[in-house]
Amino acid sequence: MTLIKVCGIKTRAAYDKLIELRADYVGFVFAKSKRQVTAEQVADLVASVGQKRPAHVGVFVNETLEELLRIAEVAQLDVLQLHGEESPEFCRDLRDRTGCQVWKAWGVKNDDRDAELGAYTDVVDAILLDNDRGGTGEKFPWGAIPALRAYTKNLPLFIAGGLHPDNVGELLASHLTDGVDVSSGVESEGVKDLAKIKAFVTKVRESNMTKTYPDQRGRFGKFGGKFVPETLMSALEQLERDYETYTKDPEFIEQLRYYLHVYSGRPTSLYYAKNLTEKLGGAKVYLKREDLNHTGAHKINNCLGQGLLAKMTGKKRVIAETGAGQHGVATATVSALLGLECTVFMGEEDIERQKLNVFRMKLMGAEVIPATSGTKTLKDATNEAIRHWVEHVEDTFYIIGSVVGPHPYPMIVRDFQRIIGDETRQQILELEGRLPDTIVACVGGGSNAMGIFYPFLNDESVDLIGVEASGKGIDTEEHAATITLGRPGIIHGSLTYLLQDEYGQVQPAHSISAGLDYPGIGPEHAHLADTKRATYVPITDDEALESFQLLSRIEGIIPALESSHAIAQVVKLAPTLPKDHIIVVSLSGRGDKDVHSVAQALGGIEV
Ligand SMILES: O=C(O)c1ccccc1NCC(=O)[C@H](O)[C@H](O)COP(=O)(O)O
Repeated sequence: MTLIKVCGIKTRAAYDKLIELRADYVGFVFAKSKRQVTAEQVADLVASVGQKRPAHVGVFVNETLEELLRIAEVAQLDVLQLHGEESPEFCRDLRDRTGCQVWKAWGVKNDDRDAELGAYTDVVDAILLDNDRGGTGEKFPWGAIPALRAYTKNLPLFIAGGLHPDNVGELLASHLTDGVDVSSGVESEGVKDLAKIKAFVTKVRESNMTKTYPDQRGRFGKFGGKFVPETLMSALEQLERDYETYTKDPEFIEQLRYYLHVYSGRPTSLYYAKNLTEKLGGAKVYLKREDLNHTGAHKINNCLGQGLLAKMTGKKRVIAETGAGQHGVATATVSALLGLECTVFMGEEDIERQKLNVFRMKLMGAEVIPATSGTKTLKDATNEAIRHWVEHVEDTFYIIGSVVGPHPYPMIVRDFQRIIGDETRQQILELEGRLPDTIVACVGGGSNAMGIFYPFLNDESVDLIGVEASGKGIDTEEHAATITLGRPGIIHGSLTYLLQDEYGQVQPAHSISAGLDYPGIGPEHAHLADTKRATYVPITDDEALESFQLLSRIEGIIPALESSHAIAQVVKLAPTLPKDHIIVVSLSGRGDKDVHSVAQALGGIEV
């Protein structure tokens, strides 16, 4: 979610508008300017404001340390934004001497001098890129942003300078930014215009899209919702409130960003698969390398988010379900990292198929409880986890691993996974100067697919293709082709497409990939299929196995069996398309965990 700062506030009416719109930051200019205010004026302006106010940012140019300290105190500042020639040493000293965050505003030069920005990364809390000097109403060349990001490393990046309600959408669609800052663009004749402020905030929120779906009942069209026992209702409502609060909390945002970057290794690369492209002889194929994440799959993105939420809401214990073991491993990893007790439910059949992952979970201190009912796979592990949660809801946080389950889980998991699509968007624009024509991702519950699709939902030129596991074939009983062959029904607290027999009993799903054999699918995918915004196609075990070997041989990348389904679809599709067509495939995970099953399936190749 993009943070919003509105700067140059001088009146209580404008300040109150920002409270009403739940802006994240309000800026007061203490530097010489037509918007200049004194500390005492700000103290008066914010008098008798309640707790729920935007954070106060003071804007300064080459101010003395003593005066900064005084103004920060009187005006109740949370952030000091420095637009002058303040040195890194000065910033460090200021940060040490106040309880405030320090942001360095950087007038983009678009030449070698921008490298000097690198010296600030360890001594400030955010970087704000602006035109030459602040408050001018002039843009800097946005094309410079990706290169500047290399200097700002994992620091939050705000974009300012010449933004207004009609161009902020374009910025957010083409560049990864953590926050936007506006002043001139929401003024009329030099005075803050409340209607323009509202239009700006609305535009940013629309561009983030997060609130488009689900609706207030947690529905994506007719799908989704909350079909759970009464005992869980209040826990889900509390989770929804906590999610809203903490995902706006700068401390939460900063910690998540830190762990995603420094611990997990984000951003993951967008790799042009030249050998695969040449072999297929058609469209240009890029791989979004989620396999390069710590723990080897995209699952960690969501676990870091939910794990931090558990920690910040004071829960000491987490539980999770797992199929292929990737989500279990990611949950065990995050639990070890954050000092949480961890229990993972896993089908007995999957425990057998994924011994290596079971060992990894136990090594990191997690307890693994076998699910022995039904087909002893992911569906049954999820049943066990929900049953357990009903009994321990007071002290236990349930980290669901996919965009499934009752509201708000499909929304939460999607939002924590959208980083895949956000990065892809920025990377492809940098590499190709345009959006891809097609995005392909495998779908079990659908979290990597939802993560990469979501930021492109409004780009009608981008085809979205979800790949389901059709196991031994859709004309057999052994498949997991939920959208192709399922009917609406309720599973794990949510209304979605579901494999079921004529009596409405859930049908067992089959796939060679333990991560895809789920008889349901995330409700947002069901909605995307119904509205035809995305298409869903089946790929068999044999086709996935072929692609597993193909990518290993020709690119030196061993894909997870799940991701091999997406590759198999590209193998079919790319040769039919022209060479200037761009396909991005979500390579959701690495295949080391699968080599044992693949060797068995191929008739005992020695590994
Ligand atoms: O607003 C001023 O007059 C000002 C003067 C000196 C330093 C900074 C100043 N403003 C900072 C801001 O208002 C924002 O950080 C940003 O620059 C807004 O830019 P714009 O939307 O182009 O006015």
